[in-house]
Amino acid sequence: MSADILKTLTGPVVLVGAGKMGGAMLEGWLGLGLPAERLVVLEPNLAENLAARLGAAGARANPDFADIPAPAVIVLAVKPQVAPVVLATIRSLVAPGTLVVSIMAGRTIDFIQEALPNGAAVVRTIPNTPAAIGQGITVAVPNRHVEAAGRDLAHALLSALGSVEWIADEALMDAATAVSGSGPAYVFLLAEALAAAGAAVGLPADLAGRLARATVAGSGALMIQSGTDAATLRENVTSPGGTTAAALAVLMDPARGFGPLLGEAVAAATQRGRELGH
Ligand SMILES: NC(=O)C1=CN([C@@H]2O[C@H](COP(=O)(O)OP(=O)(O)OC[C@H]3O[C@@H](n4cnc5c(N)ncnc54)[C@H](O)[C@@H]3O)[C@@H](O)[C@H]2O)C=CC1
Ligand SMILES: O=C(O)[C@@H]1CCC=N1
Repeated sequence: MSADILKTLTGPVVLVGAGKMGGAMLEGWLGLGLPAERLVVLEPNLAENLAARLGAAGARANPDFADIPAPAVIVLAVKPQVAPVVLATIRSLVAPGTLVVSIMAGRTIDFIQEALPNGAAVVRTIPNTPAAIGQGITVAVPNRHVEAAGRDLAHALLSALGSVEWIADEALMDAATAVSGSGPAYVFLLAEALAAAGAAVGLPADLAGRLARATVAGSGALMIQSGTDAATLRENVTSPGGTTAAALAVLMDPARGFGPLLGEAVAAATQRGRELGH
């Protein structure tokens, strides 16, 4: 699907919330060729450097609503907890034909569309933080008012963050959030825990930190570049009776290894996503 659609928009792209994820989207869109004059950012705590960057590019930050023409898209990148207030505020901006894209964890399509004019086209998504370097993955689900053109537009905007997976069943969103939305935190925790474990067996802490960081980063890059499945890559490291096998006997313990522990963690995240939806 082509990003050219971003260069031919008739209305603005309004980004509501330019924090970690919203900021990453902005950079990605400008990189994909979205004309900056099509960009409107609504952000009460706009960082000085971002304000300067937007100003230099020709984008508008926090204009009066009366000065915003009918948006092609409104992207909601605020915390789920402020959704009720934010939706009430931006409701008047939603014109016929405006597509609303949400990246809020947990907030359901029903919740969002109830706060918007009847018939609003809504795409609910969940990205992840590797989006900041264009290597994220976003899961997206449309409501029944989203037509092919709206889906193409959402796809082009989300492609700035990395790859996009469309699903038809919104019930899968909380589980997807628990796997790919929150998942980078699990991987970073792995790097932290590996560094601490290295220090515990006698490595200087700074060296252990560098070894752990490079190991997690290199393994991720190998997985992407080789295209080989994770189980085969793991087996490639594991000599029979060797050091890795000794570690994996602990990590793959069916009762207290990674599998059951991560299972519990992902179930907890899925449940929290459900709670955030209400
Ligand atoms: N950080 C992550 O890994 C992921 C976050 N998300 C979702 O992305 C959304 C944003 O998360 P982050 O970027 O991490 O949070 P953040 O706190 O960095 O950004 C939220 C931004 O919203 C702004 N904001 C607050 N009230 C506002 C209002 N009334 N109007 C406009 N802007 C307002 C805040 O000033 C802040 O800059 C959340 O809903 C979260 O569930 C989804 C996937 C991954
Ligand atoms: O922790 C959260 O709620 C958000 C959603 C996925 C990643 N961060």
